[in-house]
Amino acid sequence: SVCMKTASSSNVLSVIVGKVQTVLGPMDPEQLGRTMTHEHLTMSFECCYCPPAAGADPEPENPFQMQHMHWLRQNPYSCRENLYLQQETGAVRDELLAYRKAGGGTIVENTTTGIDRDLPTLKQLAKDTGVHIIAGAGFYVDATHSEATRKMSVEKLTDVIVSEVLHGADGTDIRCGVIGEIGTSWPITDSETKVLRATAHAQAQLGCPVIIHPGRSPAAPAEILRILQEAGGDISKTVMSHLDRTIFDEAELLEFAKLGSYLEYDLFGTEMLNYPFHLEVDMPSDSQRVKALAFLVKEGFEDRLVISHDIHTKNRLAKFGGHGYSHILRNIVPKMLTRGITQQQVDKILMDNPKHWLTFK
Ligand SMILES: CC(=O)NCCS(=O)(=O)O
Repeated sequence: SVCMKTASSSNVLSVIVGKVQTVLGPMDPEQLGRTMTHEHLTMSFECCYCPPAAGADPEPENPFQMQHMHWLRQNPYSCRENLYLQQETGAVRDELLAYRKAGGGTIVENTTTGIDRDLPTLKQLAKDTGVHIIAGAGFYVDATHSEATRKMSVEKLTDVIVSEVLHGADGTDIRCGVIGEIGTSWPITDSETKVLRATAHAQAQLGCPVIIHPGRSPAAPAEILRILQEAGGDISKTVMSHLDRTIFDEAELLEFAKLGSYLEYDLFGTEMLNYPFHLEVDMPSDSQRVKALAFLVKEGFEDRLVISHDIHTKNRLAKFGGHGYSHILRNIVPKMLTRGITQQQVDKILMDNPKHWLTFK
């Protein structure tokens, strides 16, 4: 039966080489269109609940009201009800239809094991809306690893990830088209190191895209790439997420960019004075994100940039007064064009780079 699985695995793999893999099956990369490389459509972020600061107003209850909007924007992780994106599939469906109308084609859905991936819902959303959805394989940060995950060897973890891509995940036949977001903390834990090595081994077998959630230190992204590279991963097919809250110094950013991964600015739409996961970090504004993109374009990295919103809480949905999945297409692209980024470069960032990253080698 091992032989049969190996034979069927190589058949499946031969079908996806040169293609992208959506929740509805393999697809010609030319069909992707404008792509958000880091979003969530259904997930729970309960793992990252932060109690409100002493003396703060109490958490709002759902249904949220207009008067709660500012509180939620400033304290999104201090309201449990705000962390259950999986309760809002109807609103997400409406948003995906609006995303298509705004010119969007594809969404890479980064929910992995640990934050309640729901592949049947993703498949239904893709069918209902016509948006291409690519699902993520693998594991989120250590705090969400189960005892069973922690006990797995690198080989076992590799098998699990490979199977999620080739055969389907969570007991379904719905296949993931990317590994990640693979979660890491800072410092990187032992269990996360094993998952990173397994990610690299799986990528070496599959020729597939990888996307990483780094811990909150400017040193984290390079350390992650070192682990992946040592284990045989393909850095040129790897996205480093959340750079907007991770590397601020321009010289450090250039040093990191030279390592050759894709560089992702993916918190567009996030406004927050005090970032509770790392109070030393000043969360940038969208204007500062655009400035960072313009800087990297000027420095010659336009082929390596990808962008997204990483929606993972309810308050960021249009239903709750948030910016929604179309914010980049409707508001950020026009701003980019006024800040020295050409239409051709915008098209690279939104279409060509995601296409090259997502295509199986
Ligand atoms: C879902 C997820 O991991 N989002 C990233 C949030 S963070 O504050 O940038 O780490």
